[in-house]
Amino acid sequence: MTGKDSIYATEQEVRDFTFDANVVEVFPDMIQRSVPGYATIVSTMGKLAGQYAQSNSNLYDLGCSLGAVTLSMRRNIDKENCRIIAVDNSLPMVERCQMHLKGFKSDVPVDVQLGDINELAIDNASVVAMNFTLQFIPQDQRAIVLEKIYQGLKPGGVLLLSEKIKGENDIKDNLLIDLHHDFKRHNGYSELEISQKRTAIENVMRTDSLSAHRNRLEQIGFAHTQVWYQCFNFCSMIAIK
Ligand SMILES: Nc1ncnc2c1ncn2[C@@H]1O[C@H](C[S@+](CC[C@H]([NH3+])C(=O)[O-])CC(=O)[O-])[C@@H](O)[C@H]1O
Ligand SMILES: O=C(O)C(=O)Cc1ccccc1
Repeated sequence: MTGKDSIYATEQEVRDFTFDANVVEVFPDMIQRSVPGYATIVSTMGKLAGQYAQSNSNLYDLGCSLGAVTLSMRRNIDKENCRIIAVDNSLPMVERCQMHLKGFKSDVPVDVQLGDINELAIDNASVVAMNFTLQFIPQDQRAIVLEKIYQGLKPGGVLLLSEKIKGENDIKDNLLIDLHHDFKRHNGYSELEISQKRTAIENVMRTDSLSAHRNRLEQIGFAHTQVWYQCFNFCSMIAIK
């Protein structure tokens, strides 16, 4: 069983956030209480994957954590000979993900792999999902990863990309941050938890603005990018090759 997230409830010397065994233990509660619309985003990514999956192709879930998007995609695939490749570089996440997926039956095969997205080969892909993962990749490596995804996508293939975003200027950014912190407060996080978590993620999770995301995707060659979800500073988009 997973538990309630109280990782930052006590005052501590805050270290950089990592996806270690303690985080894995409380991850479903943490993400549900921290990301507005998480359940809607996961289920809609599954629907979109069902719509864009092509027969005889691969679907990727990059930074799969416990496999929420993999499960959602798998439920919606009705094309023949599809395979899901779910990748994460946290060993405790991958171990728990494998256990979790065994609890559900499906005809669609899933490979859960421990590995770094930077080193992963992507080929014959109809769908690549990154649900709040690109934000953990250093900013100067993001274009390289996205370029590799673009090259690995089949014509008509899609990238499903969810990200925490930065407001377009300081005034707009602070407005979105305040609304998000209110959301966390409403979900039971204390001021101490909110502020210590903010410190923990500030060096490891750098956000880009929506315009930066859009420009980069366009530059790489994606034909269409559409935001289909935004609440505060959390957004999800689809980019079509
Ligand atoms: N370079 C990398 N290579 C592989 N994995 C990575 C890398 N960097 C980070 N990760 C992994 O990306 C995941 C990000 S969480 C994704 C939620 C999930 N998609 C969900 O729909 O529940 C988002 C969040 O917690 O905000 C973690 O499991 C990391 O180990
Ligand atoms: O918790 C936060 O403040 C976030 O921005 C989202 C988040 C969720 C899970 C891990 C890291 C960041």
